[in-house]
Amino acid sequence: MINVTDLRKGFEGMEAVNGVTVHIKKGSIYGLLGSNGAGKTTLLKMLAGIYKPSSGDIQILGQPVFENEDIKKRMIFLADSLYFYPNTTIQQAASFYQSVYPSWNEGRYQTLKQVFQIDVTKKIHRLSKGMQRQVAFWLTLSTMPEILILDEPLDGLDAVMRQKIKNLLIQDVAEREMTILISSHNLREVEDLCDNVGIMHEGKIIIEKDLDDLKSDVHKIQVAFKQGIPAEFLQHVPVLYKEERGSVLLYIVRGKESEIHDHVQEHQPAIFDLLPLTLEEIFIYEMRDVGYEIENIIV
Ligand SMILES: Nc1ncnc2c1ncn2[C@@H]1O[C@H](COP(=O)(O)OP(=O)(O)OP(=O)(O)O)[C@@H](O)[C@H]1O
Repeated sequence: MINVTDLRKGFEGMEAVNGVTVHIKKGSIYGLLGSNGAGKTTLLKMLAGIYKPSSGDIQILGQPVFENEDIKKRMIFLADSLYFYPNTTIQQAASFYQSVYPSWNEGRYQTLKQVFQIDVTKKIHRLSKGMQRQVAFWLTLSTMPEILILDEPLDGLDAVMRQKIKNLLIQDVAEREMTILISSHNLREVEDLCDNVGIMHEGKIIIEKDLDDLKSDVHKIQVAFKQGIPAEFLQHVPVLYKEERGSVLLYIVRGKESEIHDHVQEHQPAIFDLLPLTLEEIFIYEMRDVGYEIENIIV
């Protein structure tokens, strides 16, 4: 569905996107995470056909996207900052979308009135920031896109509206296999929406995995020994983080749960807990592993 190979984009002597390869399957929800300035928006803008790559290849629905009208009619990019023509009402914007997108579904637009409940004669630029975002989703979902590219999509929406929109997105994925690429700093949001995750740092994708695999690959261990830490403890296990809390040791380790469990048990600990991590914790420790220190994140 979306195939990106060795993609690069440079600005003024720096590589904002530096050799990215990503494959996104039809009907999946792919979460693009990363540090500030990692290159996420630049990557999304190339996928949306707004930026021309410096080099590399993008194939969407089997075609290149740049200056490709056919693909752009089947896909919508919702940017982090929205733009609407000044003085346009919701109804006028809907008519405009209807004229541009052949897949516009008037029935869906009318049905979604009950979800968004904003007077269609209102001028969009006079609405609040959150209401403008609701209008953007209302119009977007009425075009029945095959691919949806979202940059920080739920910013400014209240909790109830965020849940409603998430449900609508999941419904479109389940019912008609819409594909979603979503970039967000809100990892909890991504956690219950996405099935695949890619983490970007300094222009590169440093990890790309099925979210369930990612979660089953990193674990938190709390362990204590009666007579000090055994010499060979965790010697062959990749440790992402280690902390001593009195006599209890906290480790973040990578590997299969059963293997880690057996390894720790071999050393007969006095206390042993093996806990799953949230996506937020995985993100922080993986970023730390590539030199983006936790201290930098919270200071
Ligand atoms: N139009 C541009 N001209 C020059 N430099 C740019 C341009 N757009 C982005 N950059 C630079 O490219 C790098 C990546 O920016 P980008 O907006 O893609 O990051 P991001 O991952 O979306 O960041 P954030 O999470 O902070 O939104 C940054 O160093 C930024 O300054």
